[in-house]
Amino acid sequence: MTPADTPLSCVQSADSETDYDGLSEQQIDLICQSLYQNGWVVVEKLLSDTLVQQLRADILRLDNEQQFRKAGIGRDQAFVLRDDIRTDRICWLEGEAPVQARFMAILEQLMTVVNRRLYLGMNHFEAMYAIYEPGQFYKKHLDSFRGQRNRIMTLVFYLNPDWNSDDGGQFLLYPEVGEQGQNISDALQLSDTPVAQVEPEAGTVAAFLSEEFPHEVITAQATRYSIAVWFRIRDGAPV
Ligand SMILES: O=C(O)CCC(=O)C(=O)O
Ligand SMILES: [Fe+2]
Repeated sequence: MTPADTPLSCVQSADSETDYDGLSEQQIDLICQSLYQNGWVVVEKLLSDTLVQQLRADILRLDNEQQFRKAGIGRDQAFVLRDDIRTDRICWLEGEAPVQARFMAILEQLMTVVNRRLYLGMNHFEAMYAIYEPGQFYKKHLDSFRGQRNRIMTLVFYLNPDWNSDDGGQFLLYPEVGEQGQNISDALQLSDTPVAQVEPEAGTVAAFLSEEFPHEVITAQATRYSIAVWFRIRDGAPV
């Protein structure tokens, strides 16, 4: 897999049907093709306005109910708060609200097809709401370390209607690390020129191979809402 020859060459726009939640064959095709060729894809207007509005209402409700906690890095015992690396707050989706269940059905559909076409062996996903207040960021990082094969593909869905470029909070995707990804600090210092800069506009999704693409969220100047999803291989499952 090689990085895109031209920056943004795999940014796509796929008009979604307004009142049907599922993805069309055409939308799925273009996602699979770009992932296969480049390892990443950005699609605008993937989710319908209605679904985005309902997900946004759900994130606001959960925040109101104080269900969010400060994000850290690492899992379980290795979890640490690192204000120098990320400062957002997060809440995992459990699928308990009807809109979450509908969103998860789309993820299931996407995971199944991407798996079938790209032979990635993914069998499980986790999804997390994130809120970045003005001044908050997530520095350049990889979502999965090489060889661990726990997070295979990352998808980030944005929930911010009329996002302005002055609002900051852009998502930057850096070139694939390839073999150098064996060493994480080398990998993060590699190229400083992003292959994509994405406005976190409602309906847009960015997807990429978790082990391969360093990325970051630059400091937001307005409150920024998103959902990060990881397609995974469950521990112990055959690859
Ligand atoms: O919100 C984004 O644009 C990316 C978030 C991210 O990189 C993460 O949660 O790991
Ligand atoms: Fe990330």
